Amino acid sequence: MKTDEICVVGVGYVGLIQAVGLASFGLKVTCVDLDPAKIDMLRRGVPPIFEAGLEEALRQAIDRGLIGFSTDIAEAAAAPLYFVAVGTPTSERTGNARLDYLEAAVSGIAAVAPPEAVITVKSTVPIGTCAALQARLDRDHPEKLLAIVSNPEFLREGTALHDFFNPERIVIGGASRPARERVRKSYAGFEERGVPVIESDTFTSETIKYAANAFLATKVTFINEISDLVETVGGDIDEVARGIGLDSRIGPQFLKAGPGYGGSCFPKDTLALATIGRRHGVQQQIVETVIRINDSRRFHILKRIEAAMGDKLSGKRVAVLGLAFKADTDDVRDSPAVEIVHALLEEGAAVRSYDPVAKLTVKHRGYRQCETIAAACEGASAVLVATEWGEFRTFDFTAVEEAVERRYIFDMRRIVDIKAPWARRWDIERIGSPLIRASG
Ligand SMILES: NC(=O)c1ccc[n+]([C@@H]2O[C@H](COP(=O)([O-])OP(=O)(O)OC[C@H]3O[C@@H](n4cnc5c(N)ncnc54)[C@H](O)[C@@H]3O)[C@@H](O)[C@H]2O)c1
Ligand SMILES: O=c1ccn([C@@H]2O[C@H](COP(=O)(O)OP(=O)(O)O[C@H]3O[C@H](CO)[C@@H](O)[C@H](O)[C@H]3O)[C@@H](O)[C@H]2O)c(=O)[nH]1
Repeated sequence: MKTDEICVVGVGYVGLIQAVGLASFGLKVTCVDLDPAKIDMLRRGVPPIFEAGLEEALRQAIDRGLIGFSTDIAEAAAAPLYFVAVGTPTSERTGNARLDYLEAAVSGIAAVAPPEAVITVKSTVPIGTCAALQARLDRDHPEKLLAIVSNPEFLREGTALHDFFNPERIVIGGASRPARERVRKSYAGFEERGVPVIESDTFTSETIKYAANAFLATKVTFINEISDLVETVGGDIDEVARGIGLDSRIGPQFLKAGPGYGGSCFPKDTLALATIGRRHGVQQQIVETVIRINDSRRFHILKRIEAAMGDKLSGKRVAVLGLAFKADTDDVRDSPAVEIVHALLEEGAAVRSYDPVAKLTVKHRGYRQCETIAAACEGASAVLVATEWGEFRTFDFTAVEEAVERRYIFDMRRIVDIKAPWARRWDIERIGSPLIRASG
C-alpha cells in the first residue's frame, strides 16, 4: 500500500458509501470488514446492500483499480488515514451505544498503523468516546503519535450516494490540527463547492450528530401527534404539514405523518442521547418524551386495525405491503413494518407480506413472504401499507378485489391513491384521517 492511501474499516451502509465515494475522487481505498461473505461479494462487484447507484459506482471503482477488499487489517498497514464505520448498536443492558466493535477496530488499526496515522471515527458514538479512544492510544502506543478524529456521518439510507456527494455540512472534531487537516483534505472537492466545514473538539462533533438525529426524530414525532389530533377532530394532516412547513423557520422536511420513526439510527441514537443525559445528571426530557410517544405508536396503530376488523385478529389474514423501515432501502432494522408483522402474528393473525427488496427471516407458521402484491393480498381481511414504496402509490387495487376477503386498506404512509376510481369500492383508513367508507 502507498502512503497516500485510505483504509475504511467496516463496510456496511456507511463505510461502503464512504469508500466508493472517496474512490470516485481518485483516492485509493482499501476496505476491511470482518464479514468474509461481504468481502467476497464486494470483490465480485456485488453490493451486499440495496442502495441506488451503488452497484455502478462500485464497479467503476473496481475497474479503475481504486478499491480493494480484505478481511485482514494488516493489508492496510501503511495507510496514513483510516475511516472507521463499524456498528454501534444499542446495548440491551444500558440503552447506550455499544462500543465493542469500535474498540476492537481501533485496537486492530493501532497495531498496524504507521506513525502519525489518523483514525477517523464515522460511527455514531456517545459523547466523550473519541477523547477516551485518544487517551487509550496515547497510553498504549505513545511512540506512534496516532490521532483520533471525529467525523460524523449524516447520510440517509435510500439516498446514501446522493447524500455523500451533496453534503450540507462536514463536521470534523479533533484535538490535533494537522489530523483534522488531513481529514479535511480528503473532502477538498466539497469545500471548493462551498460546503460548510465545521471544525471543533470531539465533544462538540459527537453532540452535533446526536442532536441532529434527536431533533429530526422530534419533528417526526410532533407531526405524528398533530396527526392523531386531526384523526379525531377532522382535517387533513398533509395540508397541515404543508401549511406549517412553508414557514421557513419550520421547513417542509420531516413532517410526514406515519407509523413512527424507525431504522437503524433514530431509535438507537435517541435512546443513547437520553442515556448519556441521565448518566451526566442532565436529563433530556424532550428526547425521553419523544422516545415514549414513538414506542407507543405501534400499539396505537394495532388498536386501530383491530377496531376496524371487529376487535379480533385471531384467525384473520392480513396483507402487509412493505417491510423496509422506509422506501428505497432493504434495511429492516427497527422497521415499524416488521414490528407490526410480529404484533399481528402474536395476536393470532396470519400474515402475508410483500416488499420489492427487503427480506425477513421470521420463521412462523402463520407467516409467508410473497413475490407480488397480488399474492400477499390473497384472502386478506385487511391490506396494510407499511412502507412508502413507489409501486404502492400507483397500484390499482382493482386487480386484487376478487382475491381479498374484505376491501379494507390501512395506509400507514398516506400514499395510496384515494382519488383513483377503484378507491370508491374500498374502505380506506389512513394515519391522520378518519375511515373513508366504500361508496359502492
Ligand atoms: N446506516 C446509516 O444510515 C447511518 C448513517 C449515519 C451514521 N451511521 C452510523 O454509522 C455506523 C455504522 O452503521 P452501518 O449502518 O453502516 O452499520 P452496518 O452494520 O451496516 O456495518 C457495519 C460493518 O462493520 C463491520 N465490522 C464490525 N466490527 C468490525 C471490525 N472490528 N473490523 C472490521 N469490520 C467490522 C461489520 O461486519 C459490518 O459490515 C453506526 O455507528 C451508525 O450509527 C449509520
Ligand atoms: O417526514 C418523515 C421523515 C422520516 N420519517 C421516518 O423517520 C425514520 C428515519 O428516516 P430518515 O431520516 O429518512 O432515514 P435514515 O436513513 O434513518 O437517516 C437518519 O439517520 C441517519 C443515521 O444516523 C442520519 O445519518 C440521517 O441524517 C438521518 O436522516 C424512518 O422511519 C422514516 O420513515 C417519518 O416518519 N416522517
